[in-house]
Amino acid sequence: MAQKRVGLVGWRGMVGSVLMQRMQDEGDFNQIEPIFFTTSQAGQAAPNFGKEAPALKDATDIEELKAMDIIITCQGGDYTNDVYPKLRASGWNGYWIDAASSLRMDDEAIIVLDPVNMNVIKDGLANGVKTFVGGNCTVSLMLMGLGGLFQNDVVEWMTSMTYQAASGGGARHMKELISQMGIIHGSVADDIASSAAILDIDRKVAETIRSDQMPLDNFGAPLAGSLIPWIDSKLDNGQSREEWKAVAETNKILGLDKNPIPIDGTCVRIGAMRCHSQAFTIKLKRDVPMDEINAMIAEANDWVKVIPNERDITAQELTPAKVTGTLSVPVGRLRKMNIGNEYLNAFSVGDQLLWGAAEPLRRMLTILMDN
Ligand SMILES: NC(=O)C1=CN([C@@H]2O[C@H](COP(=O)(O)OP(=O)(O)OC[C@H]3O[C@@H](n4cnc5c(N)ncnc54)[C@H](OP(=O)(O)O)[C@@H]3O)[C@@H](O)[C@H]2O)C=CC1
Ligand SMILES: N[C@@H](CC(=O)OP(=O)(O)O)C(=O)O
Repeated sequence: MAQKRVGLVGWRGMVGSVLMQRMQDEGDFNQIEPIFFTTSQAGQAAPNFGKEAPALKDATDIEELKAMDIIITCQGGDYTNDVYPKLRASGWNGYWIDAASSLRMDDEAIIVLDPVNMNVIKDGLANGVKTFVGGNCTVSLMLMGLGGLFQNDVVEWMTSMTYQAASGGGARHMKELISQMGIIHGSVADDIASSAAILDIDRKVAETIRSDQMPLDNFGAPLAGSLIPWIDSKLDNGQSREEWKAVAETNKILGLDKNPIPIDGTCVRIGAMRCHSQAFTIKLKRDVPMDEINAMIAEANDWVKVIPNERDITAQELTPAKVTGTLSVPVGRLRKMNIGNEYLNAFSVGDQLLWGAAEPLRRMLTILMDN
């Protein structure tokens, strides 16, 4: 049988590069006929991820895109908004798999996170759904960590306070964070070497952070040595869009749109590279014993890992430093809060470029291969 023609758009961007790496690692290119598209380099040689492919095609050429059975794009929302309606209007009925948020809340689209919502995906496929979108990174990582609590229907409401990495803004943001760190260190390197008084060092650091030496083009404010308690645009109710996604996308992924679970919180950018962390307050529907909670969380999927609520193992295992570049989603700091036995505290960490972006898309492609 002929292999499916899969159009790859956005493959050289940050999310796309992680996706290509994962597809190579898992041998996915053996299952498909890859055709690479570009918005800026049409005609140049295609990359070779272990499989020959024709020269790069123009990612805005509807006729070329129409020849694909499946298109997977990590190019971004502007591209999706421009090309997707034209492509569907042209009569194309192939599968569209997208990393961008543009189509997530459309009725015709399913947000994919198969370890959590395989039933929703399977129902959608059976009903002819052709558009599949990866979820917001904090939402996907939260559900990979706490999915067992939702599966067991013990969550009444939840708040999530996030600690989001620079990579959520893109490659330039990651570079800016590192530059800021370097400038701060450079401003006091000699003082540290000469064992200067700490308050003198601290004063110089604060002056540097506030100075115009700091590159701010991408974040608009210092991140190194600081934080930014706002991500994405403002909504009328005072939430940031990132905060709104938690309730909107979680309930859509779980298929709970008619009876949504209330979720809210504050999304904060911190100086981690590519792992998003989150602190949760979870109001349980009943006083579930801790051993049952641990089991619900641990048994939900192959990637979640319960970390005992002990200081040393938490500092080793429940950190961006440990988790970055892996598919592991540790969940720890699990304890009943002293405000009541129905209030659960939890903390999770996950790589926002893997389960937060590329991996759900890659897995959706493999589901289509097996379909
Ligand atoms: N960053 C994130 O954490 C997440 C992002 N997303 C979605 O994915 C989209 C893409 O994000 P991201 O991967 O960060 O975007 P990037 O900016 O890294 O890449 C987007 C595109 O920029 C073009 N480009 C121009 N110059 C370069 C260069 N020097 N190196 C690589 N690519 C270049 C490429 O397109 P071309 O080859 O056509 O020139 C590339 O596909 C986002 O807009 C968002 O919708 C989703 C989840 C998380
Ligand atoms: N907004 C996320 C990254 C992202 O791209 O999210 P979304 O896929 O929902 O646009 C962050 O900044 O950390």
